[in-house]
Amino acid sequence: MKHYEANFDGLVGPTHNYAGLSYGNVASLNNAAAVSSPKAAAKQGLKKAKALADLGLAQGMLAPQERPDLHTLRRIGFSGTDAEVLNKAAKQAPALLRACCSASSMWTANAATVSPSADTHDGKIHFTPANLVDKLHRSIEPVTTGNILAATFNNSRYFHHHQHLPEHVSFGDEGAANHTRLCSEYGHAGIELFVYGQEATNPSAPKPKKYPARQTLEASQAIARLHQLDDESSVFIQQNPDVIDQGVFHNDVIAVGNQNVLFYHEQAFVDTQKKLAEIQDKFNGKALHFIEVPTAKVGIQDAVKSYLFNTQIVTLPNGEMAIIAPTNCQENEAVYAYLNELVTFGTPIKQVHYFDVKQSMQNGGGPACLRLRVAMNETELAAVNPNTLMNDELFNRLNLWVDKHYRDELAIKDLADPQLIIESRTALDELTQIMKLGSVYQFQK
Ligand SMILES: NCCC[C@H](NC(=O)CCC(=O)O)C(=O)O
Repeated sequence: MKHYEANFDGLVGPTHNYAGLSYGNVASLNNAAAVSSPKAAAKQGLKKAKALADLGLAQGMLAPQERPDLHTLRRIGFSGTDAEVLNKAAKQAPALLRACCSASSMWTANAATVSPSADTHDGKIHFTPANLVDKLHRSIEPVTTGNILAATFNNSRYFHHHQHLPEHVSFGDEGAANHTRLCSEYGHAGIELFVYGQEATNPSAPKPKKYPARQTLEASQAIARLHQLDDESSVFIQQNPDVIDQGVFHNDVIAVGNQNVLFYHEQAFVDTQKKLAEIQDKFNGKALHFIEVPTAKVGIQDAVKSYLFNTQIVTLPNGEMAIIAPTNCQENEAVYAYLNELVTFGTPIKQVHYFDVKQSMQNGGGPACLRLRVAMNETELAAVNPNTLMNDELFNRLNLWVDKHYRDELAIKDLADPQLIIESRTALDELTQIMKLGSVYQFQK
C-alpha cells in the first residue's frame, strides 16, 4: 500500500485584504490598511499548489469562506437588506465589519488538526476544526470549515470529523499550526507533537507578557483524546513565551517537522533538551534528525520576517526532502546563507524551492500557513472528493474562475461596497459546482 502526505491549500477568497486584525502577528499589524490584490493572492497560492503537484506530491485545495459574513453581522443586531446590513455596520462598527470580511480561512494550517489513521485507535483519519477563539475574525471560521472539510473528505468509512472545541479561551485551538508529526514513513505510526503557548488552568505556569498565547495545553490534550492517540505517541511541548512576545504567534513560525526531521530554532521551546529526549525515546530508537538553527546564525527577528520556519518540508517521490520557502527567505541575507548551507549538512533536506506568496506573507501567512497536511494511504486518498485535487484541469479552471470574479485591488473602504457581497457569492456558488462541494455556505442554505 502506498502512503502520501497530501497538502490541502486554502484557496484565497475574493475579499483578501489587510485590516490589521491580528494583534501579536507583526506582518498583519505592519500592513494594516495597505491595498491588497485578491487576484494576485489567489494566483500566487494556486501557483505554489500546482508546483507541488508537479513535483509529484498529492495536493488538494480547500474552498474559502463566505465573506463579508452577513450572518454574523445579523447575529449581532444589524438588520435590513444585505446592503443595509453592510452599510449600517460600516457606519456604526467599522472594526466589526472588517472582522467579518477577512479572507483568513486561506491559512488552512489553522483550519483543523488532523491525525492520520496510522496513529488513531479506530484506524480512521480524525479532523477537528480549530475554534480560533483568540481572534474575532478567525473565531467565525470553524462551522464552515467543518462543512468544507466534510465535503472534501466525504466518506465516513475513512474520515472522522469532530466538532470544534468549546468556544472559550481555556480551549484556544489554532489547529495544525501548533501540531506536527514525526514518523519514519507516512504510513507508519508516528509521534504527534502538540506545541502550546500557555496552560489555561494553571495561572502560575509561564506565559507571554505582551502578546497572546493562542493555543492552550488544555486544547491540545482534548484533541489528543478526541483523536484517540496513545500517550506513547503524543508529546506536549510549551512554546517559548519570550518568542511569542517577539511575534512568533504560532509554533509554525519557529518550527516544522516532516517524517524523521524536526527543524526548529534554538529558542523555539521551553525545556528543549528534555522534550527532544522524550521525542527520541518515543520514536523507539529509530533515526531522527534534529536540525536546530542557532540564534548566532538566524536571530528571531530574521526568522519572523523571512518565515524560515514557515516553510514546508516535503518528501519528494525519490525520497529526498525539499524545503518550500517564500521568496522573502532569499531576500534576507542571513536566512538565504543558512538555507544554502542547510542542503549541504547531510540531512535528508537536499533542495530549496522558492515561491512568491507575498500577498499572504503581508498578513503573516507563509507557505506552511497556506496548507493543511493530511497523511493518507492510497485507499484513503481515493476516497477524497476528487474535484478538490490539483491537476492541470483544476489549475486552469480555478485560474479562469479567479480572473472572472476577483478584483485586482481591494482597499479597506471597499469592504463597505454591497457589490462585493454579490461578487463573492457569485464566485463561491460557482466554486461549489467546480469542486462539487454541495451547499457548504450559509447563503446557499
Ligand atoms: N497561519 C497564519 C495566520 C495568519 C493570520 N493573519 C490574519 O488573520 C491577518 C488578517 C488581517 O490583519 O487582515 C492570523 O494571524 O491568524
